Amino acid sequence: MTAKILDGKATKNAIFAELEPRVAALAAQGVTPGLGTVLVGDDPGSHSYVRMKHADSGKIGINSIRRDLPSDITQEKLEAVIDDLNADPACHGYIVQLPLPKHLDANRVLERIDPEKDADGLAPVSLGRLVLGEPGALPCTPYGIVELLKRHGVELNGARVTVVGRGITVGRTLGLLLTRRSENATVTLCHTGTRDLAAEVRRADIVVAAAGVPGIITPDMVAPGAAVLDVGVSHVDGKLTGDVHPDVAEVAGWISPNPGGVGPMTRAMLVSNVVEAAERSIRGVQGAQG
Ligand SMILES: Nc1nc2c(c(=O)[nH]1)N[C@@H](CN(C=O)c1ccc(C(=O)N[C@@H](CCC(=O)O)C(=O)O)cc1)CN2
Repeated sequence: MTAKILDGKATKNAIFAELEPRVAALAAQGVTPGLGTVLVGDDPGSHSYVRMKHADSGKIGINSIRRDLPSDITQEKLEAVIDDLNADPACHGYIVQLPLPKHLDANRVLERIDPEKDADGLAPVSLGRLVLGEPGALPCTPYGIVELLKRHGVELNGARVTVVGRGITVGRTLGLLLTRRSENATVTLCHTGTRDLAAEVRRADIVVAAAGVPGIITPDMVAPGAAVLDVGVSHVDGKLTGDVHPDVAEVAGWISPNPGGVGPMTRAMLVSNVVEAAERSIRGVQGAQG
């Protein structure tokens, strides 16, 4: 068996084609959505992700607002930048690129983001809304994974999903999305304390690998026909290397390439969150006008 491809690039393009008329409708009402990014330091990976986010946004007519800050910035100065973006009417949604340098308290920064402008869905209020089942911005990578699976016809209702990795940007929040009634999957969240990872992966219809350990998911661990998504980002000999061993493609039913799978979907859902925030801002003004 050779797995079918969960094509993140093509799916991102399809999502952009759906967003374009919504951006045009906003323009007709005098609103250009604005995406803000806060980037601290000079990590090449973070710089590249932020560059791609703005390039994507520009393609569908979203304005870019960049705040690139030195790695030795103080917590107070960083929080002042957050306050500025909260107050800037041209910025409809923004993100703080993670990770932040160690001397900064990321949770305090995320807490300060106006929840109505939280384009990443990672601020505590957004996470609380997700837990409570209330509407709000969804975290981009889990949101992208769910869209990628649904748009390729992979059944989530009743599926057994094993997620490897409990970080907030992927694993933990993906568990919250997939166990909503609308997705209705059964999720096992694995981490470094998991006793028998192979057994947990083997019983899954869908495997999401977000451990950051190159090749940790090997073909013998995967049930024939399972969908396998690779979210791992490591660099081995200067080459991007995922968590899924290449031979898994011989066993799986579906596989997401890496690059070209979940990464582009993360960017697509960020743009989608910004368009939603801009639409909400108009409804807010219209509501206030009666
Ligand atoms: N504030 C946030 N920080 C981080 C998040 C996040 O969702 N919000 N997630 C990751 C990184 N990330 C988003 O910022 C991200 C990762 C990968 C890609 C991507 O498109 N990757 C390409 C490959 C790029 C390459 O060749 O290096 C792909 O997979 O095809 C986009 C965004 C951590 N930080």
